[in-house]
Amino acid sequence: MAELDRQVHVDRNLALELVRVTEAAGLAASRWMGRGDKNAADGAAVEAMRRAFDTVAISGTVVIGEGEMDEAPMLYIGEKVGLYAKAGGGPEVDIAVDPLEGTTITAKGGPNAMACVALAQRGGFLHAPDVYMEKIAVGPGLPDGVVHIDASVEENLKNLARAKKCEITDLVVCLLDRDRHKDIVKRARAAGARIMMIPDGDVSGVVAVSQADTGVDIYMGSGGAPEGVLAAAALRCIGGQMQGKLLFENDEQVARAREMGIIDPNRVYGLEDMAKGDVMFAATGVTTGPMLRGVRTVPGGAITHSIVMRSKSGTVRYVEGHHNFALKPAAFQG
Ligand SMILES: O=P(O)(O)OC[C@H]1O[C@](O)(COP(=O)(O)O)[C@@H](O)[C@@H]1O
Repeated sequence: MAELDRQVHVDRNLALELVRVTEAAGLAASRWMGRGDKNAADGAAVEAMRRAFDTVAISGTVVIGEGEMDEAPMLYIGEKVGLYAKAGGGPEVDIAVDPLEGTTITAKGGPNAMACVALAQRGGFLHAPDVYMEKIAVGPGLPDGVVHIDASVEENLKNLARAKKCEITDLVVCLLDRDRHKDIVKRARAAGARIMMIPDGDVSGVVAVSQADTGVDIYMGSGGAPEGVLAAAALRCIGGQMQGKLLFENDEQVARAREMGIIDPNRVYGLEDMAKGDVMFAATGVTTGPMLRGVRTVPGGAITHSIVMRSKSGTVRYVEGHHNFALKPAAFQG
């Protein structure tokens, strides 16, 4: 019993530690908001997140990160992070990061950019290669399999409307505003649905299906596969259904994925295939969106707005951080 209590305590602390990590990245990225330099914004977020991880009481391995070791100096796939990474000890966990989800949005001062992190027990995350993933997601409380990634747009909308006891004209489909989605948009509109296009940031696009006040009923279309895993981790915590299918553009990508353990390139991944076991997800808003407020600068500091959630307990916490730069070490000011 004492051991269980101790573990529960450690886990709770870990959830808040994750917020510290996303806050650091969010604060750093926000300094670059609207400056037209997406690489600088991303670099600042990566560096701050990497530094923040050094003080988190885990022995973590990055499995969704900034790229391969030779292409990313920090938070590369396979990098060991956390207080115990070198010394050993501490909970052994896998980490998925997107220090700045929405680099272009941040550079343009647009809405809905955030810093995100997810954590799972070892082996909990799909090791997704950096390719596109076809995604479909709906919110909680619907019959299992109400939509399917291999079904047509029309069929999915019809089944979803029936399950929600509404008309297709009541449904809102969220997707990334991309030419490759023209067909989905045309067919969904012809079926009667309304479309909400987002410029970037499909992690929050997917998560929107599980948040009643966003008005989004279904997410469709392709985006980054790593972002798919992060979105799956979030949905595992707040509920909802999601499927993903990796989209390979050439044989080289298929071969690379095979090296990462992906044998069947046509496999349909469910939520549990992408993020299984006990999972935690945290994000801090960089610019304001439906889920999170962006970083607000105040005299001598800044205010951050974050979300942290855990699949095991289903608890969702919103955290407002008031940061005093006079007292906070420079490294964490962003
Ligand atoms: O812009 P593309 O090539 O359609 O890629 C879509 C992906 O880019 C994003 O919109 C944002 O990515 P960045 O943070 O790298 O700008 C993701 O949310 C999404 O998965």
